[in-house]
Amino acid sequence: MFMNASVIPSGSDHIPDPVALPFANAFAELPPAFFTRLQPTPLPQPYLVGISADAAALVGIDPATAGSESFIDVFTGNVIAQHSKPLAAVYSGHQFGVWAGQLGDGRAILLGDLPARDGGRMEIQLKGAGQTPYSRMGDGRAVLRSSIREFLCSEAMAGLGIPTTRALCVTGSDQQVRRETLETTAVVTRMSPSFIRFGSFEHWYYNKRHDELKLLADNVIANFYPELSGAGNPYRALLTEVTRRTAHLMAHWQAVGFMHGVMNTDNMSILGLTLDYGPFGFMEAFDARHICNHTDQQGRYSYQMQPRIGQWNCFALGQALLPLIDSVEDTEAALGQYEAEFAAKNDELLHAKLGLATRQADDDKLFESMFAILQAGHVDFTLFFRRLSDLHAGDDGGDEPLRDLFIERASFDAWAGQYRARLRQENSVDAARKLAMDASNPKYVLRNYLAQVAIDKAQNKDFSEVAKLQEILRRPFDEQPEHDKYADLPPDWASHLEVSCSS
Ligand SMILES: Nc1ncnc2c1ncn2[C@@H]1O[C@H](COP(=O)(O)OP(=O)(O)OP(=O)(O)O)[C@@H](O)[C@H]1O
Ligand SMILES: [Mg+2]
Repeated sequence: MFMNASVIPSGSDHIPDPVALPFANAFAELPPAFFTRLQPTPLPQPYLVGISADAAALVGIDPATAGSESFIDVFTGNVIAQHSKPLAAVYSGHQFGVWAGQLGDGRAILLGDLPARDGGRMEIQLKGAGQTPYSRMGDGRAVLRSSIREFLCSEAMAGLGIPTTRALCVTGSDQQVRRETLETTAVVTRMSPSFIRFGSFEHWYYNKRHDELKLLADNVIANFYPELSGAGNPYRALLTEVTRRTAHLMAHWQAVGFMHGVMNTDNMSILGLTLDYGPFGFMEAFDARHICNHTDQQGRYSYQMQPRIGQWNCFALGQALLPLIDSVEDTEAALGQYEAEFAAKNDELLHAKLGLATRQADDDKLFESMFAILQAGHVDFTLFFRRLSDLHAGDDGGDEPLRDLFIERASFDAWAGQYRARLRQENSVDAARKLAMDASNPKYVLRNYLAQVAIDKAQNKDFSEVAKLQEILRRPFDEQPEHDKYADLPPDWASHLEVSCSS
């Protein structure tokens, strides 16, 4: 099934054989204490499960080379590219609110970074590429199930316009590992300008190694926030910017009903990207207390908690940066803007979701009463917002499919009345407002059951559903009428699906 390792003509648009890719490694400019150089453990007889042409384009890789033996070898870690010197990084973190001590890349291996289309660089990291000194009790592997979920959701989030790490491809193997049951293994080839986490900073802070802490902060500022290097206190500026990005990321998650599931500080990106797709989920029947991670019995990472936990995590980062910022007041000031930044972004996104271009005094009340009827009726989050754009402002037309989502019609009618009255203050034309709203409210999200169907097929070596979902989810705001059923309510069997940390 493999094509010959194809050599695409070199030039600005094409990169030759993956073995010759111009890997460098900005992270490895840090001293050896930050990482361990090592080789990935080869994945036995790997096969390509999925590839993202969009992600490939970010680093100028021609997806036509994707089926080649050379591509699979390099991007599963079975062959080390000429210029790549792989490594695993150390980090620590707070897990479920408790200091967990040293963690680190226990199954992720960084191949290096490549020049990116946007003029920056993209790190290429293999998740599930074998044991490292940071594996603790783990086997260093990832299973096909969780790897497909990470692959699909990374690319789906990019389609939604939400900051995220990317996934170039996922490769599988018949090799088995034990989780709750025996499962086959896989590697997700991830891409991000950096995989540095809040926990990377906490690591040096809690080990009282402030020299290393400073080196890490300087590396991050130089490589990813060069505009902050001239600030009076660049570390305070860094905390300010990361806090702002994190607050905005939380608002984006809330706006599409995305639940991360494991918001430990070791899963918080220093670039404000969504990082580590484990037991995530998209809100279906609305319940603000919904917990997507079956392992999270206390609901620390429930939907309604995410903005507060994002803030808690920024405080953990602030604590770690305190020796560099060298002022409690400055640290508090940097962190202090979290709530206002979250509120402003949340407000902006909610207005867009409801097709409101202006701000009115009672808008918060309208949002509150909307979430109250969604909660009371456990209404499907994605369908509600998508259908909302059909409502006419002037009469009671266009609300049938939307109204059908509610068992309690009277409460919907009461709210729809308020919403229509509010729309009439806008002077917007129904058709134009619908277009704008449909660009904010996705028709398609990665519902758990959709991922599960693709996984079940892939476990039988049929990867067509992975490709199909990926194709639909890269354009989640487009109607795509031929795929209407992918926007439907989940089937009854899906109510039994549970997603845990096991991956
Ligand atoms: N199968 C495994 N083998 C070795 N280490 C593991 C394994 N699963 C998880 N770990 C390690 O446990 C810690 C917490 O795991 P967590 O699930 O947050 O991360 P992850 O999903 O492995 O990776 P990432 O955060 O890079 O996406 C990390 O140090 C991780 O490397
Ligand atoms: Mg993690």
